[in-house]
Amino acid sequence: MSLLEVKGISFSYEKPIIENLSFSANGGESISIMGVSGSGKSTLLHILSSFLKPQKGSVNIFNKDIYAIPYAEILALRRKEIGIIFQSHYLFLGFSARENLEVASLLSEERIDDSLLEFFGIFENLPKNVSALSGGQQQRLSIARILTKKPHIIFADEPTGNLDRENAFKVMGLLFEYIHQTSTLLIYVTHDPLLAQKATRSYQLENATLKPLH
Ligand SMILES: Nc1ncnc2c1ncn2[C@@H]1O[C@H](COP(=O)(O)OP(=O)(O)OP(=O)(O)O)[C@@H](O)[C@H]1O
Repeated sequence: MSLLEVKGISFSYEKPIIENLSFSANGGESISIMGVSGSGKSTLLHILSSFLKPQKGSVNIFNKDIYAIPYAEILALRRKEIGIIFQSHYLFLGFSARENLEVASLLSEERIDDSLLEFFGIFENLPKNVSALSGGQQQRLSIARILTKKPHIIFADEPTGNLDRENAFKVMGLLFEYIHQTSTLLIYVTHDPLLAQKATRSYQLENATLKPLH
């Protein structure tokens, strides 16, 4: 049984975005998705992460078709099993770093893990207001907030798109190490070919399908 199994999904707006796509992935893998602007990368992530039902096919997480289960189960999946990282950090401004982590901890019923915060280099920043943190620190906090939930799958849409290259590689390096240690599955969209190459599998979204890059 694969952690994520995508079977023959198709989705169109005015034109086809995804056509008859199938693949599966397991914990510990990292999958990068590249593609020109408008090719459908964000749409694909929305489909895989339970937010947009495909017009054909199924998305299975832990052997459950996520578009066929009751809504309460989808909510539980989003709260505990799936983590989504965006280009913008979406932290609660005006609150401290610790308060931001506490929200994730309450929702997922998981404890805040101090060693994770040490690992991401943000432990000393916990009492600080989010707006007093640098861009890199904010994004590391935002990722630590997602990881506080201990999700099994992380979807990331250009997670380091707002950071300079040095910070982007530092943050992604931490994320790769984390998923390797915890057997988490990471699926991320990037425009940076060097960041894409760091994945265990790389794809280009083109003509409504995923073409393997390596
Ligand atoms: N809600 C919507 N209604 C109609 N068309 C949409 C909608 N959302 C996206 N699209 C169209 O679907 C296509 C794919 O959009 P999507 O945002 O998935 O592309 P992308 O590859 O993530 O682009 P980018 O790299 O610019 O973020 C685009 O042509 C977009 O205009």
